[in-house]
Amino acid sequence: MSAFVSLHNVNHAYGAGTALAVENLSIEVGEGEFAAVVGPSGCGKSTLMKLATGLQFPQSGSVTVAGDRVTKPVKIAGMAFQAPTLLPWRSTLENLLLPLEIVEPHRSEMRRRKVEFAARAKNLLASVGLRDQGDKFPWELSGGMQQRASLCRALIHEPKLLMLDEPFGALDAFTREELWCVIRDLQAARKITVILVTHDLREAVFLADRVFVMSSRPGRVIVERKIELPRPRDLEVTFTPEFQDIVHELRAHIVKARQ
Ligand SMILES: Nc1ncnc2c1ncn2[C@@H]1O[C@H](COP(=O)(O)OP(=O)(O)OP(=O)(O)O)[C@@H](O)[C@H]1O
Repeated sequence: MSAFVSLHNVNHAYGAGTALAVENLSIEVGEGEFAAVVGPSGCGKSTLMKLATGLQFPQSGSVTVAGDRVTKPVKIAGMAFQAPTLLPWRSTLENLLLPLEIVEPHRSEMRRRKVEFAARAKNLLASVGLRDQGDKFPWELSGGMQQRASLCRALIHEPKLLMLDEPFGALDAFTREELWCVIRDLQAARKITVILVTHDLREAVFLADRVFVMSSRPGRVIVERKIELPRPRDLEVTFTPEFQDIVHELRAHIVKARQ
């Protein structure tokens, strides 16, 4: 599998003279692969996401996405975070359309293609179980529904790369597991490359093809674990000894990394 996202020997600090957030960080994620990144708190997981999407630039080392060196925000990436960050004065549908109103080339096509874009947004909402919810305001939706809408917003410009930074962290366990299945199905249907940052090792093992474990700050990848559980995976797999063994193995790596 050729590398779609590649960070090579990356060093990054947030300010001159401040301690490195990541040091000698190298990671390669293949096209269509589902990667999960886990590690101790503050180890640089979000920094990795910012570097891969061109929101931060490293002091040294290289970052490439889809064969291009990253020198500006990466347009083929969609992002979703722990907080859904939907604008309360816009309907859910209007929130989904927001990236298209801002980012070129969609921005200049917005007027001409508005009907098509709105249909795309409605299809996306339907695909995550929010059919006919587009006219509601975010505050009329539950936390889980808002997070589904935020996922749709990340996908509205049909990105080739989806970056998820703790997207389910604020949800209860049942809603979170429901959303794992939503993500699993979206990725299978669209074959996009996904990088998921999470503290939840079960989430990482359930969803990912490979899990990367980072060291404590300054972060670098210390373990790469291929997850060979057959797909499609359903939630039953999380109760199998094979699944739980992998979770325990990863937990042991993180305990060691924290020491
Ligand atoms: N904007 C910033 N300015 C200065 N330092 C920062 C900034 N963002 C992150 N850092 C520092 O860089 C290090 C890595 O932060 P980062 O957010 O990438 O870690 P993380 O692994 O995502 O953390 P967590 O698991 O707690 O969410 C941390 O020690 C943090 O304090």
